[in-house]
Amino acid sequence: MSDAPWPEGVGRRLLNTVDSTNAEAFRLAPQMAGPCWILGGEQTAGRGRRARAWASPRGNFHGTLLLHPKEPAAEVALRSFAAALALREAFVAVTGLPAAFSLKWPNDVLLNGGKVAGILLESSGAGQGVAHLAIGIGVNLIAAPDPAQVEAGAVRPVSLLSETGVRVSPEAFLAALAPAYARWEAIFTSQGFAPLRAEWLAHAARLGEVIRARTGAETREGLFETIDDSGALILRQPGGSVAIPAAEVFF
Ligand SMILES: O=C(O)CCCC[C@@H]1SC[C@@H]2NC(=O)N[C@@H]21
Repeated sequence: MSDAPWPEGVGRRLLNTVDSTNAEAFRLAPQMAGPCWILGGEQTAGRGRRARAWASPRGNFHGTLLLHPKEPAAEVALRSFAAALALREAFVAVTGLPAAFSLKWPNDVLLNGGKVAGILLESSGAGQGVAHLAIGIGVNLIAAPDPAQVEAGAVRPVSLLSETGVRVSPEAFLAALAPAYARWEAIFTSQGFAPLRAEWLAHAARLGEVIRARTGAETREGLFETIDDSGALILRQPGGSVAIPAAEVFF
């Protein structure tokens, strides 16, 4: 378990039932001056990346960190790497199993190779600026969706409980996650993306292996070489290396 204290200046809202903690973050945003974690006991309309639904039963973790970032939009999005690193640290704190967790580009956390957590960044604001950022995090603490429900070829969903036997409440998980995120947020705002990139690469799944990246209708296969300083996936192909800013990755 984590014994790091709750981060100073960060609010916390616990809701029994909510449609989506990301949606709640945007409703709260106008009245919140500082960062705030919103935790939902269950979500009735949890949303995942690429407009997918996110199954959100009670006992799993559904939380959103609301931030008011100052950087341009492209830099703001790099916080998904801060969130992935914090998630990994929270998992290690509650299980003591560092080798079991890895990071899948762009922002999933894997446990024994299966997807145990996902991150959905959403923002509001006009033009170049981002007024509010919602870092939504879903963790399969006690239950994972039926593999039949996920797309063919996608990483199998797993739960923390089924893979490790460790049972953690959403509140206890947040107590580990919030300080870990605060530490990476401080590193990001003071030192930029470089330390996050280095740490992310140290835990990357399938680095140096052949992977497939699907962007819209096109799928490219190549060697997962690295990520660049904008967080893009660098894929080595016979014709040279290509930078892929956004894609769905398949192993
Ligand atoms: O598709 C993914 O991998 C990202 C899933 C993100 C789910 C979380 S649960 C908390 C927050 N609220 C939502 O509606 N979605 C995110």
